[in-house]
Amino acid sequence: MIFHRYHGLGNDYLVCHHSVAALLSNEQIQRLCDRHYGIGSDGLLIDHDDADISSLRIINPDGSEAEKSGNGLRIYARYLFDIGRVKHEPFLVNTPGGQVRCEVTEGAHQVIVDMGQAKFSPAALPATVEGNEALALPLLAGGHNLSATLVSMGNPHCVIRVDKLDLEQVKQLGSEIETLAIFPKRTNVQFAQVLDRNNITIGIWERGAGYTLASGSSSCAAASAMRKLGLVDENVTVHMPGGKLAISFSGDFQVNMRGPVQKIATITLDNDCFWDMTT
Ligand SMILES: N[C@H](CCC[C@H](N)C(=O)O)C(=O)O
Repeated sequence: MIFHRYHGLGNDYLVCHHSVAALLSNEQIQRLCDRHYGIGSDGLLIDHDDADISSLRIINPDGSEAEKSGNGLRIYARYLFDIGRVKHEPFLVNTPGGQVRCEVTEGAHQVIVDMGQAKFSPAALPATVEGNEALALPLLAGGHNLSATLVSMGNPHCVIRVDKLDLEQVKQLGSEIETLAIFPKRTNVQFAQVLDRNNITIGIWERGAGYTLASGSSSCAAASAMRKLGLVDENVTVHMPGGKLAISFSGDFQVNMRGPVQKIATITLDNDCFWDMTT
């Protein structure tokens, strides 16, 4: 079985064709993502190329399925370019969280994705919170009183604004916030510090993946939350431990994301990887 390994700012994914994924149980996909017993990855991207418009499925390392992934979409766009299915023209990709428009720019190391509209209705995440918006939702986690802005990019996000980003706090509180009862499908979590009207820095705890070095949908969600709060302009650079993404807004919170993708390797998996597994 062939897997293609890419990363976007250190948020790494394995990519495979759906005919390969069909041979794997959910437990075997989790094993693939394990950094000691498998290849290691922040998730598996499954290429469904049967229709005119390519479709992408995103499986988190815990086996859960995500509606959308920003770095995953940039990686998938570059994968489609590498296998010759697209060139430099813009093209559409279907995801469970909606259809997006991708473009692999010259040199293939920068990919642009129109990530769709940021939605602030708690029901869109979903979150069991009253009202049409939750822009300063009081949350208690780890004994800390936090203020959250809920955003859907197709996948759910809980953005916590902080005066000073502390990545240790992200790692300590992320899991508790991810699994709060108000998030029936759990949530991605970002702690965001506004640096100025065109720059923010975030720490990320991903649903189903934990602490990651970068996240495209998290960048879109955090920038959208800060814009909704009136704290940033229409062009925002989102700084993360793994690097930075360029986010821009148009219309009613239509979000565009531009950032790098690198190919790491093409890997032939040995079936012995699953030898000790019962499934
Ligand atoms: N763990 C996320 C999916 C991947 C998000 C992140 N890797 C990105 O680049 O957007 C979720 O369950 O919604």
